[in-house]
Amino acid sequence: MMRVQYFIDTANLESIKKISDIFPITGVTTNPTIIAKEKRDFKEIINDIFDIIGKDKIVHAQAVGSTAEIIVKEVQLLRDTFGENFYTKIPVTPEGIKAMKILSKDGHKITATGILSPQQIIMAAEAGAEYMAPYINRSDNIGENGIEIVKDAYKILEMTKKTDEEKLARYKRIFEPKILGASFKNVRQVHETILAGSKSVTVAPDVFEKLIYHPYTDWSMDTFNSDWEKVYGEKTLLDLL
Ligand SMILES: O=C[C@H](O)COP(=O)(O)O
Repeated sequence: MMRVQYFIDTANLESIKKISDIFPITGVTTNPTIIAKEKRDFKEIINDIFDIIGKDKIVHAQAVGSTAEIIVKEVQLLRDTFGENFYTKIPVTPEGIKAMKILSKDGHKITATGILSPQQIIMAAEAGAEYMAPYINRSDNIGENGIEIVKDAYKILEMTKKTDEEKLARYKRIFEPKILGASFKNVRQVHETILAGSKSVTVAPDVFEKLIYHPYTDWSMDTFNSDWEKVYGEKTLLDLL
């Protein structure tokens, strides 16, 4: 049965603590802008994130080299530094795709990023990326349709699924390619992205907290609490059983 993977899209440690304490998250994603906001040592930021969420969870950060050669070296260094649960985000530029192709042959864990079209998703998946991150809100903002990118790419990914043998031969590891919906400004975008076939989403803290918010839920709980208190006062079930 499919499970949705929720990532937190921030490098702010307070936000990561708050969200990961409450929600069942798979990991944290960052990008160069998100990291630069913290104005701290890069290595410390990533280690601090792992300390909060646990080394069994996933952290993503982006390669910043502009050639495939430098990106490949960055990814090798990142894996040596942060271990198996670190995924490098690589942009879907020609140099980025070239780097993905080289790195996936060595079993590296890659997330393709900067995605604004279905073909970028398919190409990155063929090059061996495990996660492909389309920017839903950035697409909507220029009058296109982020959800349609996910729908089209998901259809093609389903049609071109590879066997475990094919994956091992090409990428040296077995994984399911996943569309990682990113760049959300509201809950509807997140929901429609998942409905369109995205098995994972990365959501900034402000939108993350709203995923389960409903004013009528709060009103219902307030009513239950006040009705209960009229008869049982401050007692909880711990006092009554
Ligand atoms: O790394 C990708 C981010 O999810 C982009 O999000 P943003 O459009 O809210 O900056």
